[in-house]
Amino acid sequence: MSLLSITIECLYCSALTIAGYLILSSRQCHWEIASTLFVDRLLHGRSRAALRLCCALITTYKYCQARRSGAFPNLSFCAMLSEAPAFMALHSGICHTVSGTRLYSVATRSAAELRSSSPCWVSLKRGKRKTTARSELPEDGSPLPSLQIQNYAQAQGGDALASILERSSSSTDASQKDITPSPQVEGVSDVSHGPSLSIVVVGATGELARSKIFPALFALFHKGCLPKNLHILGYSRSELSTDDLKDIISENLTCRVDTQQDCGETVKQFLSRVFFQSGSYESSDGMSKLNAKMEMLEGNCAGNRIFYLAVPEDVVVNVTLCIGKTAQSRSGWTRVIIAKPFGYDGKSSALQTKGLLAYLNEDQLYRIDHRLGKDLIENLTALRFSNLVFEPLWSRTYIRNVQVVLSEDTGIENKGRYFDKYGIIRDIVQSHILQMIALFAMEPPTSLAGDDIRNEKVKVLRSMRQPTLQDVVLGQYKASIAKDGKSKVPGYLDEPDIDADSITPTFVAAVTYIDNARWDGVPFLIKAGIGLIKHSVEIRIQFRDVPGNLYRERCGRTVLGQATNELILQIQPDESIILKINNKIPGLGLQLDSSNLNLLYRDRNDTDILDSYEHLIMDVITGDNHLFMRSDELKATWDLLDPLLAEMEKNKVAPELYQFGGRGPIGAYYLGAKHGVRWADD
Ligand SMILES: NC(=O)C1=CN([C@@H]2O[C@H](COP(=O)(O)OP(=O)(O)OC[C@H]3O[C@@H](n4cnc5c(N)ncnc54)[C@H](OP(=O)(O)O)[C@@H]3O)[C@@H](O)[C@H]2O)C=CC1
Ligand SMILES: O=C1O[C@H](COP(=O)(O)O)[C@@H](O)[C@H](O)[C@H]1O
Repeated sequence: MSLLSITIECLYCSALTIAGYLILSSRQCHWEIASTLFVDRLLHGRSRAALRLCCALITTYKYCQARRSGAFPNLSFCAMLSEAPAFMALHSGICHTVSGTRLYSVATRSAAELRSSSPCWVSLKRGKRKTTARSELPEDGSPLPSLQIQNYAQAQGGDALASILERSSSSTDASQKDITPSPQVEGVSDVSHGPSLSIVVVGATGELARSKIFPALFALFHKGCLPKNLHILGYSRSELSTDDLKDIISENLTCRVDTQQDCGETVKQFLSRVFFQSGSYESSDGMSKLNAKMEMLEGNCAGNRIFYLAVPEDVVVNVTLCIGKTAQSRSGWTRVIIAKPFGYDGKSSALQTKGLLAYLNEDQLYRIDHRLGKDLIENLTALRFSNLVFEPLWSRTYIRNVQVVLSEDTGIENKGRYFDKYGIIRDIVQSHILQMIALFAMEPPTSLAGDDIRNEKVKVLRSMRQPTLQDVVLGQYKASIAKDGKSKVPGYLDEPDIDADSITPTFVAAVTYIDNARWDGVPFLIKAGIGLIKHSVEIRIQFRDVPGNLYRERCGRTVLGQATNELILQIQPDESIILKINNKIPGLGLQLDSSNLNLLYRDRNDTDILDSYEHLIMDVITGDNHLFMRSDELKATWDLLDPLLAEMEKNKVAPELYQFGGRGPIGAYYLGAKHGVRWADD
């Protein structure tokens, strides 16, 4: 080729690349794709390639035009694509660089948008490698279209695979030596099983990771809920090897899924997918290494990534920065799970949110409160909106009061430092209890889509009345005699890491109202405490008395509220729905008594119910975010609680002391009575 023709080629390519870039950027494709094409063109410049490139760009252009006009090109588009060298399979949202091993996803489209496109195969050929991409779009438009990429390079022999591995490992650090991939489980993704999923547990050495997250991941793995192409990565500052992490994990893995079964083999398979990367939470160095490791594991598959931030609150934003800058997937989605607490007050929470949203989009954020992963919480909406008998009763017309109770029979155990800073209101009320109330009291959402539900929840939170000091009773458990009547139980102030003069409440009872048309005047009672008589989490709905009840003289109980119907949604200890009804005592006479219609989950369903962490991790994988607080919801909760917390701090309100293992401060009963309510959980 003469110098002149090379120059013309270069100019031609530059023009195409710029045009390509402009077009691609309108679809948020990566600049690198365009530049790779340019380099490609230079290295392999032949007029046929130029023709193909041109064809592909025209295809892209037509595609973008069609998108802008709202009409998605169907088969004709696929047909056009298969004519081109198909440097990207745009119909599935995936862009391929033909010469590289990477796969870039723009992943911006929703399944619904693409549903009209029938499954379409695009063959990409270059030299020995041939990749086939197929998009399968769920009929119902659910958020996770599964993309299957079959890499014929693997089928055609080890050379392509080897070169991928070689390339990846040469670009990574020594610590990656503990990755010894074998096509079956480790290392390179098994591309025949769709996009890979990497779940990174940041803070992998911590209590939450060890005792909850890894066991939940194992249970999901054991049940076959996780994609075949799975990698579990631990990340933390501690200098561990992958084997060290595997030891930590296996200490806590139990075969809770089926106690009769020997889980040994599954544990082995699970651990073979585990990797570790150490690094700081403040700089991107470690995160870049982690990113390289994930890229290697993902191979040429689309790679989806979940980062579970199991680290103290004060490093969350920095970690997110590092992820945002260096470790987001470029070929799939990236989602970040943030553990409680979500701030100390409105101000700090707003700062955290601002920091998170600087690097991630709202829909990438999953603020997790594991207690919302209980099946019954999910069932709250099912119960209301799929049974004719409940929804008509769900308002001030028939409901006298609602009680939301979370009571624990344990003390603070080893969480002294955390608990003393946050206390029961921030720990339990701000997220868990307010979310339960919001789900309970919301208007019917327009659909079950996460944002439709979150839109309704936020309205409830904004309609709630801010509680004042007069509406709450604070308590703290004191040193007591244990149930055996002999041994002593330490009081809160005797626990490790607690200041001797701490006034942090371990108990709160409060009353609030939802000032909207549905709930006007209905007291919502909240009770949350530790060191109490029993372990229970429930919502109790007390109905009004039957007007002009013919049996009023014959009800066994006459005390305020005791003869009313009551619906109990019991979340712990056993998930169960109980309806209290009045019925006749068998035999002669017409005396009535209250009986329970009890739907106990474990009796009714013999299938294993997902543990709450398992449930919520699956929600993150499927992109269902309705149980995770959106930023505006979070703000609404702090707007509600900030004045009370500020008042408590300003007045240094001393909590009422109560017996460990008792029913909590007596003040809670007076508070109930003040609002015409008898606590029903005793
Ligand atoms: N434990 C639980 O059941 C629950 C915990 N949470 C929340 O999840 C988060 C993690 O919980 P948990 O695992 O119990 O916490 P840990 O105190 O065990 O911390 C987790 C990891 O973070 C790193 N770390 C600890 N202290 C610091 C620090 N000051 N600065 C930077 N890194 C630190 C450590 O890893 P390394 O030094 O190796 O980097 C540690 O292993 C917390 O925010 C907690 O409130 C929420 C719900 C339940
Ligand atoms: O969210 C929290 O959960 C832990 C433990 O919950 P459990 O469901 O395992 O009992 C609780 O101790 C902690 O205070 C709270 O923040």
